Amino acid sequence: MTLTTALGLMSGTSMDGIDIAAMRTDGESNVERGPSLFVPYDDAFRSRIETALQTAKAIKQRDERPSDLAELERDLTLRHAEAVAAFLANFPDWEPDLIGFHGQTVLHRPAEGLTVQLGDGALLAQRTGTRVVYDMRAADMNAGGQGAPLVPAYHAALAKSLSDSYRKTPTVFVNIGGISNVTYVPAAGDPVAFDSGPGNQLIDQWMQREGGLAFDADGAAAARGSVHQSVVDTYLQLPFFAQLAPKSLDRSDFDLSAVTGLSLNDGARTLAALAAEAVFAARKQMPETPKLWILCGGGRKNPHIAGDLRRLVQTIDGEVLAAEDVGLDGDATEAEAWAYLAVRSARGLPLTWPTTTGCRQPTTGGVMVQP
Ligand SMILES: Nc1ncnc2c1ncn2[C@@H]1O[C@H](COP(=O)(O)OP(=O)(O)OP(=O)(O)O)[C@@H](O)[C@H]1O
Ligand SMILES: CC(=O)N[C@H]1[C@@H]2OC[C@@H](O2)[C@@H](O)[C@@H]1O[C@H](C)C(=O)O
Repeated sequence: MTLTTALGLMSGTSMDGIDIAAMRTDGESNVERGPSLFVPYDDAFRSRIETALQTAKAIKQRDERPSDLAELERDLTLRHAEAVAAFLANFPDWEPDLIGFHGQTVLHRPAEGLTVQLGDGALLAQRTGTRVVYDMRAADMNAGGQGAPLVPAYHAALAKSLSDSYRKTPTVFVNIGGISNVTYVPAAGDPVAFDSGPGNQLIDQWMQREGGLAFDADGAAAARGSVHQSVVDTYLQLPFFAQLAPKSLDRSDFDLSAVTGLSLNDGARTLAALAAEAVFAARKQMPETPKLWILCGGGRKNPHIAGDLRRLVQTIDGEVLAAEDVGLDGDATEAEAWAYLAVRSARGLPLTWPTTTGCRQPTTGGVMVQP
């Protein structure tokens, strides 16, 4: 099977910018990871996306673009085209055959079968001169799935590619982004996956509101604070945590009400503890207790989230490693996943399974547009 060179573009729930990663893959077990690049959004653009999250609440049909959402979608797509150009200026050997384009989720209501990502695939194809696969969540929802998470297909391929010393089963991949999701990879059979709770999103909102900072860099504020366990427990008692998988989250599903009133530092520390406990709680919905937990996503760089999770996992004789410890790039995993999924989509392979999103049968997805 010949390998396809693909770029993956991810603008995640943290709304901090565009992650780009390259790979050559057959969309199955053959994965050659390439370079990656992060292109941050400026504050003004980020706040346009934040406003869009409110505007998008009025959407009833996924192609509606009320108010200035159409303009934002165009600008966001053009920023992605510029990011691809910047990437290829840096890495000219990675001219792609195909681009996997996530876009920006502005609304996700799986109970209503509604998920909306801003991103104009045709415009991106035209600007980059490359085939684009986008809108990868809709087909899963049409097949009765949550429309998220989609990264598990790639996590499963990565788990199988680990060197022997790290190949432990079961392994769980943990993505600590704005929202966290987990992928349990058994020795044989389909991955089991679901969104596990708030990751950095509440910490970021807290730091912005209480400290005027974008996020708690290296957990500096949390280092001066202490955990208010009663607040953590208040969050963990929310119905989401008792709900059985498959399940997925929208950014608006959690808010700061339970932490309001704490000092800046105590709030940052408490929300880091929550991020770790939410991931740890996910083990209750896995077929067996995982042996190895591999951390991806920006939250692995918050030493309190990683440290708390490590302590919790030790109590069940498991091991926590960062993606880098096993030879992966934890900042690029989601963008890599979108490259991998685009190739699977082009080949008509499933992106999701009943065990990852609750779709009725293994389901492919994505819309391909030619330049
Ligand atoms: N050095 C750091 N210290 C602490 N936190 C960090 C650090 N670097 C990144 N983060 C956190 O990681 C976040 C970005 O993570 P990531 O890029 O994985 O999210 P995302 O892909 O947007 O989210 P999602 O996976 O939910 O779509 C930042 O908003 C910040 O909270
Ligand atoms: C609807 C949506 O965009 N969901 C994101 C979000 O961010 C993390 C988590 O919630 C996950 O379900 C998903 O993203 C990853 C990339 C996924 O689909 O696997």
